Amino acid sequence: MVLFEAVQVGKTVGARQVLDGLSFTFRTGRLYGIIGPNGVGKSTLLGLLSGVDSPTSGRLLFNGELVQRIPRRQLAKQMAVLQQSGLPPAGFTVREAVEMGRFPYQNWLGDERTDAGPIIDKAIASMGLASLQHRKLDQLSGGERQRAAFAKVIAQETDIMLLDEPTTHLDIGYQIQMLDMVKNWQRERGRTAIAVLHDLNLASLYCDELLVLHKGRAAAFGKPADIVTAKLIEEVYETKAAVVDHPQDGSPQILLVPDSAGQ
Ligand SMILES: Nc1ncnc2c1ncn2[C@@H]1O[C@H](COP(=O)(O)OP(=O)(O)OP(=O)(O)O)[C@@H](O)[C@H]1O
Repeated sequence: MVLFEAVQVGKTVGARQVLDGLSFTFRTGRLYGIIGPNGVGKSTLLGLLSGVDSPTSGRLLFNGELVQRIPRRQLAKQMAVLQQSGLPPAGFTVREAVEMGRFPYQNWLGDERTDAGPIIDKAIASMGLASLQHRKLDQLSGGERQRAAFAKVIAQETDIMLLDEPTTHLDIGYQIQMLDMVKNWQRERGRTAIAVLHDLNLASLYCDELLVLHKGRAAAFGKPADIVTAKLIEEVYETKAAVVDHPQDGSPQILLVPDSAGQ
């Protein structure tokens, strides 16, 4: 089923035309990666998809409706956004942070019609945080904080998750742990995840399809094995690369080739 449809989307930020005639379709039940060089407009696009911002030209449809016409609270019941700093200030406990994932279901007093307790318990348990739930966020390790942020998003009970550079500042162990969590969450019920990723190798390993942004448009869009080539990397990132197959699953993996190599 078509979830998002972008038709000739343009977005001006400040004086710059960041996106310019961008068209693509995202379907349900997949993990998408949005990739491209610094400043190309990846976060800008995520802002449009989440409804935080509107296109300056073209159309962006969510389930056939213009995203900017859908009330924010309604969108928040359908999509969760995992930001790089997705947790409240350090004074809160893990459980309090996870409870904040319920905001789309609460009235202005912060009350919810149904008892969210079991939903919070389940989200905390699914991330293995039960024994840490009363601990303050600033007393957690990086990996535990990351799991707490993910539990908050799980508690939001959406079928779509948007993630902005979820692996930045994580070591390789935590990077894999993070993307495994995303993949499992996505696969579990045929949900949809859309992640801005900088690491092309991780993107190729985990994503069903990649949208490669370049000069305001899609330079390529499709399965990693079909689109990730040395030519594409050179064109988009202006750097030399060799592409090899991953020994385990055959996904394209990039080896960088410095200009000084072999000299
Ligand atoms: N508030 C702003 N005012 C003016 N220009 C902005 C503003 N926010 C972002 N930009 C510009 O918009 C462009 C796109 O930014 P965006 O953050 O979407 O890129 P990105 O691909 O996510 O970058 P990165 O990989 O560095 O995170 C950049 O050129 C940036 O400088």
